[in-house]
This record gives sequence, structure tokens and C-alpha cells, in this order.
Amino acid sequence: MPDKTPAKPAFRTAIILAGGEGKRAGGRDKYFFSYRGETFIKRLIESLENVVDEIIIVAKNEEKCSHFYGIENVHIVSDIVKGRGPIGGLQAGVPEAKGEVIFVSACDMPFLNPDAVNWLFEHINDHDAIIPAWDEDKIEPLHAIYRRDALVKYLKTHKSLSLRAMIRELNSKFISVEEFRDVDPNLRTFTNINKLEELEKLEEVNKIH
Ligand SMILES: Nc1nc2c(ncn2[C@@H]2O[C@H](COP(=O)(O)OP(=O)(O)OP(=O)(O)O)[C@@H](O)[C@H]2O)c(=O)[nH]1
Repeated sequence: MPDKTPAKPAFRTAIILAGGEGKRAGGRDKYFFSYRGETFIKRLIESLENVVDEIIIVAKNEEKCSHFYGIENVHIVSDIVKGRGPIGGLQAGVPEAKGEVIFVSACDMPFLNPDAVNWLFEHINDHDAIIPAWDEDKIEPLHAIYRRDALVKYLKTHKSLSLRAMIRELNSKFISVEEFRDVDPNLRTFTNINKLEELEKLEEVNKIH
């Protein structure tokens, strides 16, 4: 009798990078920006909790994230070396990840769409990474999926702090953002808020609607 049990899907991790200098936000911690009364980081956790098996928040300041301790399947870790940018965040987060496949997320995306994240997980196939792209220049490496083994190997052997250099080195597949319109017609999942003015604009729009 053939075994009809469906293959167990790979364990999935999400890493939320919650560091950075936030210069464009006047030095503020963008993950504590809030929209409709809820912080960006809380919104991200809620968007991800049904899509992944664990969430790792890599914080510049672990203490500031301490109120997320105790949430099931959410772990908080600190940058090992501060000020290294997103790659520095990965250096701390990837070794803690149990998932074979990892969704890497910025912390400043208030409209992350779980269906878009799920779609990415389902399309990584044999690639090391699957990265949404608007065009050749504008890519979304912090709304992308990576294989843990590929990240571990890269981070061990390369010193560059450039995400683009890492993506070039990996067997990366770029996928047009247009592919996401079925699950997110206005592509809001890619909205990221870098400045206070952008946040204020969001809140104004929120008041009107
Ligand atoms: N853990 C960690 N995350 C980082 C670090 N640098 C940037 N990030 C995260 O990576 C994402 C993209 O960062 P950017 O928005 O490009 O940089 P930023 O430093 O946050 O902001 P700017 O200073 O305005 O450029 C954000 O989610 C940041 O929180 C870091 O050193 N450690």
C-alpha cells in the first residue's frame, strides 16, 4: 500500500529584525510605532503567528522587548555585535532558528500579509532564497524567505554586511511583486514606514476611512 500520509511541511521560522538606528525616524524605535492602537511589532507577531512555527525577534535592546517574553513560540534575542545592520541581526537570529526555512522581516511593516508570507514559503522550491522584486533595482530582502543552511554557511564564510552581496552569492530567485496581487491587491504587505511623517500620513488616512 502506498503511504498516503502527506509530507509534514518544513518547520518555519520568522526572524523580525528590530534594531537599526532609525535615523530617518529621528532615532526612534520603529517597531514601537503604532497603527490603530497597536504597535508595529505586535501587528507583525499577529500576522505571523499562524504562518510560522516560531518567531524570533532580534532586538538591539532586548530589555525594551521584554514584554514579549512569555508569548508562546516567540523568542527574543539580542544583536551579538551592535551596529552591523540587518546582517548583524541575522548573525544573532539565524543560529537560534529551528526552521529549515526562515521568513526574514523588517520591523517597520505594519501591513504584513500572512497570505503573502505563506505564498513565499510555498514557492521557495530548491532555491536558497526567494525575494520579491519591484524591478531589477528595487528588491524586498526583508520580506523574503531564506533556507537556514544557506544562511548559516554564508554568514560563517563571508564578512560583508551587504544584504545585496549575500543575495548575489546565494542561489536566489526573484519573484515579481505582481505575483502577490491575488492575495494582497494593493501590495500593502510591502509598505514600510521609515519616517514619522509617513506614520502621521497613515494615521490621517486612517481617520478619513
Ligand atoms: N537586529 C538588528 N536589526 C537591524 C539592524 N540594522 C537594521 N535593522 C533592521 O533592519 C530593517 C531595515 O533597517 P533600515 O530601515 O534600513 O535601517 P534603520 O537603521 O532601521 O533606519 P535608518 O537609520 O533610518 O536607515 C529594520 O527592520 C531594522 O530594524 C541591526 O543592527 N540589528
